[in-house]
Amino acid sequence: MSVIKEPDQTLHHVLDIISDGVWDWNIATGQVIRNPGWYRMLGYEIHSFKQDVLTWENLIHSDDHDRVMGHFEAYVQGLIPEYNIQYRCLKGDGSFLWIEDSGRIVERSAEGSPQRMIGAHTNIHAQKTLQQKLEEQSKLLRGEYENLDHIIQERTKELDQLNQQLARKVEEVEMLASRDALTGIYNRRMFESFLDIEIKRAKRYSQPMCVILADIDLFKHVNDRYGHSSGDKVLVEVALTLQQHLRESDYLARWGGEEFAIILPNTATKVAMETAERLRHEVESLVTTEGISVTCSFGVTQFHQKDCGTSIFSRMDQALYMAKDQNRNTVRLIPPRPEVRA
Ligand SMILES: Nc1nc2c(ncn2[C@@H]2O[C@H](COP(=O)(O)OP(=O)(O)OP(=O)(O)O)[C@@H](O)[C@H]2O)c(=O)[nH]1
Repeated sequence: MSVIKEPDQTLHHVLDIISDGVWDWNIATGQVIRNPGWYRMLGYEIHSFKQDVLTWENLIHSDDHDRVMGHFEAYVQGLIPEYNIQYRCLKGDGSFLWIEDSGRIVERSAEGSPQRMIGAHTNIHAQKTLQQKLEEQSKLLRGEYENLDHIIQERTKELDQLNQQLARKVEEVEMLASRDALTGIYNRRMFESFLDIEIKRAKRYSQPMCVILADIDLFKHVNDRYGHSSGDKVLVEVALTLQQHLRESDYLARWGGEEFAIILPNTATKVAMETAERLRHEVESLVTTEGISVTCSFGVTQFHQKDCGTSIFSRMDQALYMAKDQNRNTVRLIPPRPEVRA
């Protein structure tokens, strides 16, 4: 460690022209010498303060005071290797100036206790206020970002809910568009599109397929005798009975009025006839909640490789006509004719 003796004249001149503050503390006497730059930097008249440590301590901002003292004492007691700290100092105009204070012990007694310490006060106000401004701005931006994030989350939640509502509406519309309003089973439009799909599938895989047309017998009498709304209930219960006695893979639709059309995919004539007979029996056995009984006539036909929707439907219709013609409540079959053209 270098030991500074009496500074020569050159050093005095240098200290005079340095713009920031330089201090020299003689611990033994308690005297602190500060250069003119120190007074200029803080806006005080040169050498207007008492040359002691208290002068400096009294200028430290109260919020920084304890931190600075702690650091200073730790250095003097040899607990930390360097004295270097930033804090605010009271200026002559009452405002505070950010400075950086660095110092070093330059002289010790024979026992090792500090005798002299020198240091410099550097004006860092501009960079410190800029740094604070940037921190404030980034805090603001972070706040705005969090706010934006919150808004996005809220909007996403709303959008999800709207999407769910929309999906439910689409489902409802699809349901309305594909189902018969009275009975809830498929409507004629859906039957036609299913028939189209199943015809293609039957052709593609050379699978058998049958269709059935069912018509409630003398339904006009039901309406006439019990009224139209009771007739409606009969239609609902007959539709339910038919649905309950079909496979999951079969299609049941209300063809119109008191007529029901059925597609039995991957089904040959024998099983289709048995199915129609079973359905006929189930309808015949049904006693509706209003105590009404009805019967049904059934026309059955099997798909032929050259069939189209019209040709197969026409045979199914003819088969039903035959059933009606033969005293109703019966099942009739028209087998596919090879000469039928698609
Ligand atoms: N309640 C009710 N009746 C309907 C509905 N659609 C059609 N009908 C009635 O069904 C009856 C069908 O009568 P018809 O075509 O003469 O046939 P039917 O009396 O069943 O005689 P067959 O078919 O020859 O056995 C008519 O009275 C229609 O008004 C409906 O949605 N509700």
